[in-house]
Amino acid sequence: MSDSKRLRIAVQKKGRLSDDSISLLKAIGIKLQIRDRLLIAHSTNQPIDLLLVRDDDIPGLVMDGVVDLGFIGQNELEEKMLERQASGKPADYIELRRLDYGGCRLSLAVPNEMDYQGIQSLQGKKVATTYPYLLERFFKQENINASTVMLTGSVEVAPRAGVADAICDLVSTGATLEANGLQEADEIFVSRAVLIQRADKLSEEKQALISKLLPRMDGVTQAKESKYIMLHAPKSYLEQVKSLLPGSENPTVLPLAGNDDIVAIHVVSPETLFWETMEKLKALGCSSILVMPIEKMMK
Ligand SMILES: Nc1ncnc2c1ncn2[C@@H]1O[C@H](COP(=O)(O)OP(=O)(O)OP(=O)(O)O)[C@@H](O)[C@H]1O
Ligand SMILES: O=P(O)(O)OC[C@H]1O[C@H](OP(=O)(O)OP(=O)(O)O)[C@H](O)[C@@H]1O
Ligand SMILES: [Mg+2]
Repeated sequence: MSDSKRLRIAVQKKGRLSDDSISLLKAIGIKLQIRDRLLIAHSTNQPIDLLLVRDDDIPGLVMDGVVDLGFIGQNELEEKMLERQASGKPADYIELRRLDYGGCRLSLAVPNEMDYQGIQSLQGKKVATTYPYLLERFFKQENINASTVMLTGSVEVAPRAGVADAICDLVSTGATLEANGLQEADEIFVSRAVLIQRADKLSEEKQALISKLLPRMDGVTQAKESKYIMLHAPKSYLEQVKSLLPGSENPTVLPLAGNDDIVAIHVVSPETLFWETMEKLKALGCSSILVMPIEKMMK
């Protein structure tokens, strides 16, 4: 990391955010060769270096200006911000983009056999968590006098092990809670992955590179959410067909060789076409309905 002219981006080395973050960087045209045991990966076609670290370290690296950008879950970011504010360390950053992955929630959960009657049931109880600052902020807002037990892993087993009465941990499908005989009691923070930038001014070159990469990132996200739809439709039902297709105010309508009654319709839809809509189109006499993914998009 000797060349400070290169943009430094921190990414989780191994975990829930790694693959999506690295795929996004590759999708916006950054060529990377990531080798398993190395902490640093240099891009071969852009002045960019990746720092592959534990996600816990990413907020601090950005807030201390060690890296320029970081991909991080809002849960971890907010927790570290509160922790750093409490100890008087710099805690500023700029949020550049909210991303479409890493969606989860930080929730309180209690053993199935506990008679949970709302948050008051936790009065005077012990709660195990990896996020003590977020949890304590929540308890303060709710006027709950409970103690937090900090655990960096295996939080779900704390009640069974007699370490705590309840837990506060990340939930997505709820399968982990279920497997541990716990029920979700209250949601305290909703999170997804974000891209953040250090708060102090960057060089013009670095800022220009970021300004070039962000629209590409938006293009990738939009393309992921959009579909290219093609179908054959009876000319007489054109209006009804258009009203069924999401985002098709101005579709491309093309004649079909040798058939005056049918046209081909092409449309970029901001959402996928559901089976129900395809069945309605079919019922109107449409055929050859194709729904295709879009790789890149620039409006
Ligand atoms: N079940 C989930 N579904 C979706 N996103 C999740 C889920 N669990 C966690 N996340 C998000 O991914 C982030 C990283 O989760 P992961 O479990 O990989 O972290 P970790 O065990 O702390 O990894 P590290 O070794 O880097 O510290 C979380 O902080 C959260 O933002
Ligand atoms: O509600 P669920 O879909 O079950 O997801 C929740 C689990 O996912 C995360 O852990 P992960 O699986 O990433 O493993 P880790 O505990 O080793 O970080 C999180 O810490 C929960 O334990
Ligand atoms: Mg971590």
